[in-house]
Amino acid sequence: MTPGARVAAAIEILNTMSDGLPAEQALTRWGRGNRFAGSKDRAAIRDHVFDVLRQRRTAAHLGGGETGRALMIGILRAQHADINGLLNGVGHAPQPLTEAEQPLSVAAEEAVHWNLPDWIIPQFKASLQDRVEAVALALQARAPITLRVNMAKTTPQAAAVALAEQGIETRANPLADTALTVTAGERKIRNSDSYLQGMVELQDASSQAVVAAIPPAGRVLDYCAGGGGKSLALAAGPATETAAHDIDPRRMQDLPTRAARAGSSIRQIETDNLRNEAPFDVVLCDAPCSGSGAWRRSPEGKWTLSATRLEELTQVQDSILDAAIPLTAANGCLVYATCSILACENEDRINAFLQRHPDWSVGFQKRFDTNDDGDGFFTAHLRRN
Ligand SMILES: C[S@@+](CC[C@H](N)C(=O)[O-])C[C@H]1O[C@@H](n2cnc3c(N)ncnc32)[C@H](O)[C@@H]1O
Repeated sequence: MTPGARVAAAIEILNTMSDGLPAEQALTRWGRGNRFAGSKDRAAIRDHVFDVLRQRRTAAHLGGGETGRALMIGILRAQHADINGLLNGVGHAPQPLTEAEQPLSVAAEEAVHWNLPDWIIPQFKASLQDRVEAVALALQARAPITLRVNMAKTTPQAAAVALAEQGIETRANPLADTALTVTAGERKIRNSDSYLQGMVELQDASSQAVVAAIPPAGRVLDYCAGGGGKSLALAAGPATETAAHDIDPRRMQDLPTRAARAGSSIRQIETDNLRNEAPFDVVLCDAPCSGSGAWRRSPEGKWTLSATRLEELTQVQDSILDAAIPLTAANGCLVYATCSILACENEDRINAFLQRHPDWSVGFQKRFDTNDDGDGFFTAHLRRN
């Protein structure tokens, strides 16, 4: 038998085993039906079958299936064998590989390993450079649960002790002084006294760091407040007076309850009243974005985002920044933030803003990669020259 014919025989035997027939019986049955095969042929065929059985998961993965043919292709791939020489369709050899059976390209292997859609990989590489693998893998893990200590009511040390007494273990988080990462007891948080009495709020550490980077200010507007996570952090941190706005006010419906729990006063402003209330010392624009820095929390976003939607988002981001200009005091600070790790939503937006408005310049600017401590984020502080 040719080497290819031996592979064909192994495929046939593996197929007969798919109904649960033990290997020895399958080999014997094949031998009885193919008496022309010599002892060397039988030994080689047996080796193929047992090689597959020893590494079945690898073979199925590399061969793309559980059929005898897929398993043999997979094991030959694992062994770096000459697959095209063995599966050449000559004589009794198996037919050559189909298009679908061709190995994944290096780029496709990368996309599988990183669990990212093909189209976004160039943007990930350009935005993250040598950190792309670490971030892509971090986006596949569960997100940490992080608390923000309400400095208006307690200290991180006191909060950690109180939480531990309620069965919630935490560790300090290097991204923000206010951040405690929960290491055990996360299910107890929402019913704990610490939470119900407003000592702690749930908030990602990078979000906290974005707010902590804002210098102490008087009147602050959270222009894209959403659920108000950053409004609450502003009120407990750099702001002396906090106002919240969202183009969709329903998103802020829980904010009064959350603010009451925190003991904070946050005024909501409707879009039509913004100009009357301006100027603000700080206008925070936590803009709608791809959410790519937090895809481990909402993993669907990774698969539903399209290049067209991403382009639309960048236009919304530009228009939000432009709309914030007249709301920002002459010597005030316009703070841009996204939970995206893509340069097109971050540095590129800041550069485009500076081109449209040469009388402004950027000061503090920071990127946060998605990691064990926090979500991917970006922030930049803009001021008039
Ligand atoms: C990233 S979310 C804000 C998250 C929030 N800051 C937090 O920390 O929980 C972006 C918000 O921007 C709002 N938004 C979208 N377009 C807007 C616009 N043109 N003006 C103001 N808010 C807008 C959305 O309704 C959404 O709630």
